[in-house]
Amino acid sequence: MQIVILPTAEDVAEYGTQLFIRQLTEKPQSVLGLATGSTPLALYRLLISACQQQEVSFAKAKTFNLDEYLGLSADHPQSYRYFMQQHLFDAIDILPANTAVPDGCAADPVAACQQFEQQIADAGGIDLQLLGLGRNGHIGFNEPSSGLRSRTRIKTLTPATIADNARFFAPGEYQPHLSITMGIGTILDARKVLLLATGANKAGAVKAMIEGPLTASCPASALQLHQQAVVVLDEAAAAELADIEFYRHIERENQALLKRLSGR
Ligand SMILES: N[C@@H]1[C@@H](O)[C@H](O)[C@@H](COP(=O)(O)O)O[C@@H]1O
Repeated sequence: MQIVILPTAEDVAEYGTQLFIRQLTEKPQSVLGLATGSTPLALYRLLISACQQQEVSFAKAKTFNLDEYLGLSADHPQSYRYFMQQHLFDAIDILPANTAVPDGCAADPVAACQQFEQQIADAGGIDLQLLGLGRNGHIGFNEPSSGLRSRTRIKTLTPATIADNARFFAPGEYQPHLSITMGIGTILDARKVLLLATGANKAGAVKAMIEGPLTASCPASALQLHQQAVVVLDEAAAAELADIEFYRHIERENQALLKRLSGR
């Protein structure tokens, strides 16, 4: 796990944006795994402006989103499909047919989960998967106790996650308690994983993910098994890490090595 600690949330978004731009420059037909929530919003804004300035193109890319609320249709303002259209897809040059978000209104949601896995496989697998982090350590909607090798399936949300996401729903509005989410195994199959976490309210989950044991109680700790996982944190999210100075030291060494290798 590469741990990058940066001063602010803006720096985190900028760092993530550069990784996406590099990925798409090296492989324009990349398969990208995308996330919702407030954390990736700044990154999406930067990608939109990079696309508008023709620094990057999504014309050949394909995307797969992590998750969707079960029972919300694509045109529901709280659905993750709606979120993605509003905050990214409608403003970049991606082909609508190349964007996949699990179908929250599928007639047969169990079959839809299997089809989603098949679609990812048919696309050649995910090259770069973006993740946020729930306060309880969830990734996608893989709540604590999720199987560490799970695949795309229906998951029940914890009361804590429902409460955290209630801010997006109007008072009294129906808020789903079920979701369709890529599994932890699906996420671990991505060739590269980029997890962003910002703000003091993520510090406990960040500590459990990086320094806690590998455990289904903290689904994000499964990233300890990944060969190319990059975790990018702002100072507030990194604040509870016991070995923070060591992680800063490794990253300085990484950067120095990269400079030497590139002959700069
Ligand atoms: N399913 C999403 C996750 O993919 C996201 O990472 C998490 C954190 O959201 P935020 O970035 O708003 O803190 O929220 C939701 O539960």
